[in-house]
Amino acid sequence: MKFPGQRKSKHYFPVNARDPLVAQIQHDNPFARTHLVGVGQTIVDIEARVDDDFLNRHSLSKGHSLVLDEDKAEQLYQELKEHDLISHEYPGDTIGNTLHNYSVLADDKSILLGVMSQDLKIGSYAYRYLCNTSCRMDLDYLQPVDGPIGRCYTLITEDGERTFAINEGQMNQLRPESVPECAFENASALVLSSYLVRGKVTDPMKNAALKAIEHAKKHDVPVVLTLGTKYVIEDKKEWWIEFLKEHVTCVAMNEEEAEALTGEKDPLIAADKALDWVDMVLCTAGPVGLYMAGYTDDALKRESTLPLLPGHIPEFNKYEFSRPMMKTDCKNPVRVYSHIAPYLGGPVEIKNTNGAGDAALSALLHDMSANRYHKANVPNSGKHNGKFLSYSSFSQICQYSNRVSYEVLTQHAPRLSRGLPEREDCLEEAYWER
Ligand SMILES: Nc1ncnc2c1ncn2[C@@H]1O[C@H](COP(=O)(O)OP(=O)(O)OP(=O)(O)O)[C@@H](O)[C@H]1O
Ligand SMILES: O=c1[nH]cnc2c1ncn2[C@@H]1O[C@H](CO)[C@@H](O)[C@H]1O
Repeated sequence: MKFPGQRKSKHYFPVNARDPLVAQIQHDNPFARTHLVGVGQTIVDIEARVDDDFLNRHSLSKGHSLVLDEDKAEQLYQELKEHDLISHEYPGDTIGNTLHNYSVLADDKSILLGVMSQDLKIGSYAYRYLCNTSCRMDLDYLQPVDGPIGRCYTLITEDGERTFAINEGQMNQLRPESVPECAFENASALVLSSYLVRGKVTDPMKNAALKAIEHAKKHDVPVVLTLGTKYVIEDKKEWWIEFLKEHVTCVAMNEEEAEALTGEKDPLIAADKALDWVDMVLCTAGPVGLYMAGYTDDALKRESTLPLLPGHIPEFNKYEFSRPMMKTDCKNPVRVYSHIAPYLGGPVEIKNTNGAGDAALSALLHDMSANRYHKANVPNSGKHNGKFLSYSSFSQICQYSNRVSYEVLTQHAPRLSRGLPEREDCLEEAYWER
């Protein structure tokens, strides 16, 4: 496990073989390991630049992710091919992207639960998916299926907006019995997306996701949910609120999804409202940067030394140097919020915003894993004087998440093609310099 803040000494991960005391512990007890587990829909993103007319002709609503009937999907594909509009093909799926990025950042294991074509032809979409996925991602538990994986036509219009049209193939055929309990032992988190429950009633995927939640709860693994697009939420807002209350520790969303869920346009107020249902919130807001919200115990809260920010909650970032805890683990829970503007003000040239939100979430998950890893290996450390959800503070996680999103914005693919520079300047120092 690489530590999230390893790039400079202040947050250098203290589980280090060079320290003789740690080396001795390591000799007696080999390091306990952890990993991230996710339930995904194996999909390849097929990216094309189209005009509004194209979207209208195929009855697609802009910004939405829509599942098409097989014949309609085929028609759309033929038109893209005929006019030579396809520019890139990448492995996709919001969960696949998150697990891949996690494995690249942490240089450590993630487990993908999903489907894979059993008769794999070289050059097929399934083949492309496997070839371009981190070798740290454990694909051994994938359920073989007879047929293709999903394809996600990622249609980019001139205004930069992206619309997803899905040919689902076999992506929703994961069965609950293909979700093994052993994948959850020592896992640092289970990550799911709201897309998993929008298949046909006969699809087994929803029950597979519920099975994963059942295993996660049994093994005390936090459940993290990322909210697809706003349309998936709008359709059944009350259902999602109950789902969050019952199952979810941390919700990740962008400001549109946050509004669909809470009715609040302001991401800070929306994040605050979501804290009525979950313990921790990551809310990305495009060019405005991102927000985090959560709980910490009153006795463990830490004041920020950064400028206090105005907002609908005045000086909302006052305790952003605190570390997140589950509400039930706090004697006197206090709500904590943090915000960060885009790293370096955003890239000079944005190549593609697709996957920027997934990237932010993978950084948060990396920090949560680092905490579990550290706690398992150095349980008496002062870092664990409370039952924290992450290794770093709200403020530090915001910076890290934004830094990782920035990396995705500067490249074409939705997944990180490489890790962050090893010897990067301290984020706090580098943040506003270009
Ligand atoms: N136009 C932009 N300028 C600067 N930074 C941006 C811009 N768009 C996105 N970002 C950065 O990327 C992060 C995530 O972006 P965004 O809110 O667009 O995610 P998203 O809509 O969930 O993306 P996706 O669903 O494609 O993964 C933001 O918090 C911000 O740091
Ligand atoms: O229905 C879906 N299920 C799973 N992933 C999806 C779906 N629609 C779009 N994306 C994925 O979202 C990523 C960007 O966040 C894209 O890479 C795309 O593959």
